[in-house]
Amino acid sequence: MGTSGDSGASAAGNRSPIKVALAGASGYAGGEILRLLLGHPAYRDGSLVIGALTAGGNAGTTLGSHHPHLLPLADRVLGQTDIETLSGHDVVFLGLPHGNSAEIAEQLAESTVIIDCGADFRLTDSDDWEKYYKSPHAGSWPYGLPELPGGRDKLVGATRIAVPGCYPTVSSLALAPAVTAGIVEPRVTIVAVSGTTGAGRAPKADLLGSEVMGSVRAYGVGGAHRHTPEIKQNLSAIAGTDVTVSFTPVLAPMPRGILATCTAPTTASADEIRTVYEKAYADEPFVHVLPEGQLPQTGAVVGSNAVQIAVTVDADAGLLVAIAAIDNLTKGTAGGAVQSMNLALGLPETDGLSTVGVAP
Ligand SMILES: NC(=O)C1=CN([C@@H]2O[C@H](COP(=O)(O)OP(=O)(O)OC[C@H]3O[C@@H](n4cnc5c(N)ncnc54)[C@H](OP(=O)(O)O)[C@@H]3O)[C@@H](O)[C@H]2O)C=CC1
Ligand SMILES: CC(=O)N[C@@H](CCC(=O)OP(=O)(O)O)C(=O)O
Repeated sequence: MGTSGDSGASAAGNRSPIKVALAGASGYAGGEILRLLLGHPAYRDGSLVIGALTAGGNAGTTLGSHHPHLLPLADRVLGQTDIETLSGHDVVFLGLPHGNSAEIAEQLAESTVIIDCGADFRLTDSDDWEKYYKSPHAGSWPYGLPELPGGRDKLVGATRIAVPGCYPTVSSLALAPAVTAGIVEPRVTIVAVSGTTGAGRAPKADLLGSEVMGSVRAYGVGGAHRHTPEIKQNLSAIAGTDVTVSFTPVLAPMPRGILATCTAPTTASADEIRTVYEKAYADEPFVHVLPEGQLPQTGAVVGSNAVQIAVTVDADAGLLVAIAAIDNLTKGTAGGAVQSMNLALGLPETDGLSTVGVAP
């Protein structure tokens, strides 16, 4: 404990272990990546080691002072987020605020697998990027959502991966089967309720316990939220036509979880739609279409990489209703990142990831 290059056992066999670094280790996404890596079979058998852990202003402090739940790494001292500290690793996770990834990425070796939890390389359209992020576009990387049609192939062997935003993960997966099958009009409405860890750990007055507890509020309404173009990009690509997206995020007084309610005009029956969803996700290890009559809840997916989905039709309104729950920190960030790492490195995709939530 306390040295760089920790592993759960002595290195397996004669092969060099996979060396992983993490920038942004004091943050929520970083902490969750480490929690998952500590339970990963490759870490436990010594074939993956956890190398440099870095932060911004908190460089020089111990990991345990930020994440007391990560006991095996508690004594590790966080380094500076710079190329000297992050180079020499096989995999580098970036859990940094938007706009910090490109400068680091361009200095790391081409062969390093870089998995960016930020938004910097998610969007393909520079105009969209500039409109929503108000800065120059860094480019686009393979998108870390293997469950989208064709998504998995782009990640196998990839050395640059953009992990999706948490709202785009849950909303895209809730709507993808219907959009792919063409059984809804390309006009979707999403209202998604998120826990506060989605907003990161940096202190902000509107995230104080006193402001958040006992109150639920919408924000980023009227197409203003930066995840609108990301969801549109995902759904339009699989629809083969422009999909209009109305997205309203809602902040709820809970630490983790997102519940997204997604609707779109349809003339299909509930049975037809259920058949499409069950077929689309039959072989997906993390996406579960719930039995008829059962609805998703965030409490059932906390700490897991699962996506639980219920689909039905509001026949009176002529709308498909798809409701999905994820843990924003797991499938919505760190779980998606580890799943992407597994695919990139040729490890079993589900390694280190559970579908079993922590409840109640
Ligand atoms: N939270 C979530 O549910 C999701 C987050 N993401 C994305 O993941 C990334 C990390 O998010 P999250 O963990 O929530 O954010 P946090 O604010 O919790 O953590 C940010 C981390 O980045 C470090 N950092 C901040 N500024 C700098 C800097 N200028 N240079 C170096 N390090 C810096 C912080 O270090 P220090 O403690 O020293 O300030 C901290 O370790 C973001 O891009 C976010 O959008 C993506 C999907 C969902
Ligand atoms: C509750 C909350 O504030 N959530 C964040 C989204 C979290 C996420 O997915 O983040 P990135 O796109 O930033 O990576 C928000 O709405 O800005």
